Amino acid sequence: MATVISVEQARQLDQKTIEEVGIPSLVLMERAALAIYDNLLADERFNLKRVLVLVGTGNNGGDALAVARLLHTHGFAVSLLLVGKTEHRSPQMTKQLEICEYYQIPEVPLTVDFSQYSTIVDGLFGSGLSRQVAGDFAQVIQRANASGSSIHAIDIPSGLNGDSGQPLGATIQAISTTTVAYVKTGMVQPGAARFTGTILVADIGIYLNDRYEE
Ligand SMILES: NC(=O)C1=CN([C@@H]2O[C@H](COP(=O)(O)OP(=O)(O)OC[C@H]3O[C@@H](n4cnc5c(N)ncnc54)[C@H](O)[C@@H]3O)[C@@H](O)[C@H]2O)[C@@H](O)CC1
Ligand SMILES: [K+]
Repeated sequence: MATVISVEQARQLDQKTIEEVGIPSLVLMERAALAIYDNLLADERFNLKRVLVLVGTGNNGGDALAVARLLHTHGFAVSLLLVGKTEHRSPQMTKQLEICEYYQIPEVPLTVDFSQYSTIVDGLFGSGLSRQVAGDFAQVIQRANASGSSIHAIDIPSGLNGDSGQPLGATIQAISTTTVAYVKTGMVQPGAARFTGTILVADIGIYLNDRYEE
């Protein structure tokens, strides 16, 4: 059985890998994005004709922007929907957004018609979800779920409590989730599969015991 960790362990492992081991945050993000990109291409349930990428303010949003850039540079039609306040953006998310701006990846407003997209990539929240989902975030999640598009979640479906497996308000219903490093406890609780869909684990160089183990 796959190793399962708590959200706090995930945060600590990210921090340890960056600060003690010394792998830069943007390198981890690039590895996560490459794994997500490969998973999207490998699953025929995802039609990548028109892709909408939902981008939050944290590093989950940074992963999403890196995925958007990989799709764009490989010829797929990608649009970005940025949700949340500019002043909340993390440094890595800001850097990834600058790269997307270099490539002129289009941004769309909150009012966009979601049903025109064949695939939606969810990068609103991952292990940083800290409270009930409300406002624009809740509205975007509800509209994504209702769009009929196939949704792929990054790390944890946005809105799902990664420890309890309970929705914290509006929660993304993905057909698959690429989770970073290890599966989070909540994702394998009864009822969580409705939100996670198929779970794929991305090895990005973050290890519990300083070694890769299944
Ligand atoms: N470089 C790194 O540190 C790595 C980060 N990773 C990714 O980064 C994620 C964690 O990133 P973060 O710690 O930045 O956290 P998140 O990106 O999950 O979210 C944090 C942001 O969301 C806000 N927020 C939390 N709950 C909210 C709510 N209910 N309503 C509105 N805003 C809310 C916070 O204030 C913060 O701005 C992981 O899930 C993973 O996807 C991975 O790429 C691994 C490496
Ligand atoms: K997510």
